[in-house]
Amino acid sequence: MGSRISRAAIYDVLNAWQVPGVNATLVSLKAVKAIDVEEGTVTLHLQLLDAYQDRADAIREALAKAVGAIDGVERVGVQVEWERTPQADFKNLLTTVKKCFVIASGKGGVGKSTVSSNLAVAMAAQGYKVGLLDADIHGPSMGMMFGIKEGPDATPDGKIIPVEKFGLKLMSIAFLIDEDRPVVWRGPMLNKALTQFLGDVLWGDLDFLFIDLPPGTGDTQISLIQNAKVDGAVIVSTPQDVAFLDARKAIGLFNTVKVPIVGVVENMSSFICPGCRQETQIFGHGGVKAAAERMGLPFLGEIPIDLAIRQGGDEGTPLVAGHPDSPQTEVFMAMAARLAGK
Ligand SMILES: Nc1ncnc2c1ncn2[C@@H]1O[C@H](COP(=O)(O)OP(=O)(O)OP(=O)(O)O)[C@@H](O)[C@H]1O
Repeated sequence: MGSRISRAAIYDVLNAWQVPGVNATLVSLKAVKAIDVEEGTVTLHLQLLDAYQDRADAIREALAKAVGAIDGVERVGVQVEWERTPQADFKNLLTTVKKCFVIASGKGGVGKSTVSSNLAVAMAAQGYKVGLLDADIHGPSMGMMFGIKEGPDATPDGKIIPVEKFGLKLMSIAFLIDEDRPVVWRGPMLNKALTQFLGDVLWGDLDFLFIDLPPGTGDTQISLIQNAKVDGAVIVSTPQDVAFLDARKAIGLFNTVKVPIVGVVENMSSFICPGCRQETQIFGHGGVKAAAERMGLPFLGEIPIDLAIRQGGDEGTPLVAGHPDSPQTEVFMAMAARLAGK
């Protein structure tokens, strides 16, 4: 006989419930495979990436409580199937890359791509062989920031040759996307496409590969981090409290997947007037540094809001390449030197 328990109510709970330490719900992670309702017993069948295994008990307990509070529910079972991220071919291809760093942020628009591009140019200017991959599927911006108008060449066997500019090797997920027919990628399909894409790029010998991640802390980010065998993460945040709260989620994610945080950057830390060069602290200033120090994380530096940085990004020449004498270039050069020394 049918049960009185409302499936819609269960779904509502799952839709609202945030996975601990991650800015995502089970539904947005596509983790709910089935819901069985029999008399007063609800059994949830979940599929999760093994990166969440350390939270298995917390997830089970919290779900039992939340779903158990629904009318008519007497018992809650939670069955989890752990999914491994495929790491096959990619591992071998990255043997030509000495160190791989991801640049991450808790939310969009904090200047992650701006920091990635200038840091990568600064690193190359110091004589290292550097690659930069724009994996920000939500807003790939490398084409604009580096003034790249044409896609990369491919070898006859389908491998992709990175575009070279300002002494860097560049590749963007945007090169895969047909602008007129944007692909709506979801969960596992997206992860598979990204992994395959990553594995198909011929980077050659690199000292450093930077990956500009999509903002946030969902399973796309986890899958990329695991597949790329990342050596460290750079976290970008603006000084606003809310932005740093989001950044803390990203930091939590890297702790979970055991990737060390090699640097925290405060972007847009103050405004420098292009006319008089006077500095104004629009979003407050120094909060990210203090928080990083409290958390024992290396602080890499502060970048002010600077017109030349924005213009460089829009015009296709990152500040470090176009204004080698700017004080902000010095900041990026110092950050690069610190990262290289790690
Ligand atoms: N320090 C800065 N001074 C002036 N403009 C900046 C600075 N940092 C970023 N910007 C500008 O802010 C906008 C957003 O920056 P950017 O694209 O780097 O952010 P993002 O975090 O990568 O965003 P998303 O990941 O959502 O695409 C860009 O127009 C960029 O030029």
